[in-house]
Amino acid sequence: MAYTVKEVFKTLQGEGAQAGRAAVFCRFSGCNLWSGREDDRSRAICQFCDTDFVGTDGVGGGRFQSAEALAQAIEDAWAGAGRQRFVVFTGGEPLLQLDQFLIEAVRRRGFEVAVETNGTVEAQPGLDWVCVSPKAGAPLRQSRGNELKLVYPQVGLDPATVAGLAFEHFWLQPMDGPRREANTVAAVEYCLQNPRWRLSLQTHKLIGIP
Ligand SMILES: C[S@@+](CC[C@H](N)C(=O)[O-])C[C@H]1O[C@@H](n2cnc3c(N)ncnc32)[C@H](O)[C@@H]1O
Ligand SMILES: Nc1nc2[nH]cc(C(=O)O)c2c(=O)[nH]1
Ligand code: SF4
Ligand SMILES: [Mg+2]
Repeated sequence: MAYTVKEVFKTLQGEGAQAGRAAVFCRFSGCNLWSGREDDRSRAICQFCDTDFVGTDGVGGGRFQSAEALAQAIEDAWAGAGRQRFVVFTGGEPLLQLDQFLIEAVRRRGFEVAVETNGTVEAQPGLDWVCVSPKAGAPLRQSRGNELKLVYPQVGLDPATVAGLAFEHFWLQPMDGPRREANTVAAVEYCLQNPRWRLSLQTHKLIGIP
């Protein structure tokens, strides 16, 4: 199985319950809810994406011909420091490409394995951390996991409709873009009124790291 990867880089997880933790991010190319082309954004199911996941031209990106080759690139990006290895598979939509071979290859190298998914594809077994970020108008097929991170607000996705699902943590993450400040105020207000929900800020953007 070959993998198409936009970028592989080490940074701190910026969001959710693992925020602040060193991680290698493996960002797969491609998504099932948007082509990634700006011309298509207004017709996409997911229209607010903050990420370039098109092609393979990012730092450490490329087409990897095997799970071993990609796992080796992830280990190289971690660069030493043996303990507490952590990889976050994201995208684009990672569950379109992440398979058992790759999960096992990084686990053999001592990594805890996390995924950031839109929840439209069921996750493989063997993941240590599943973050689902549901999208209005898209089917939710992965409806359990460690954290549910709802980008807020989304027309057609009331947090109350997913608050009963089987997750340990429920986050509202203000939608970045032209209305970020107003969205942050609205998310704070929602969390004050609905204490099951906590605020997730994109802390990497606040401090200017990837
Ligand atoms: C770029 S997505 C990739 C993973 C997967 N496709 C997904 O949507 O969960 C990574 C995370 O960023 C969030 N995100 C994307 N655009 C955002 C925005 N404009 N503001 C806040 N969070 C955003 C997503 O909801 C998701 O939690
Ligand atoms: N630092 C950092 N943390 C992140 N958490 C989720 C991200 C993503 O794009 O999936 C992300 C990202 O792009 N950068
Ligand atoms: S589902 Fe995720 S990667 Fe795809 S367009 Fe939406 S935020 Fe971006
Ligand atoms: Mg991001």
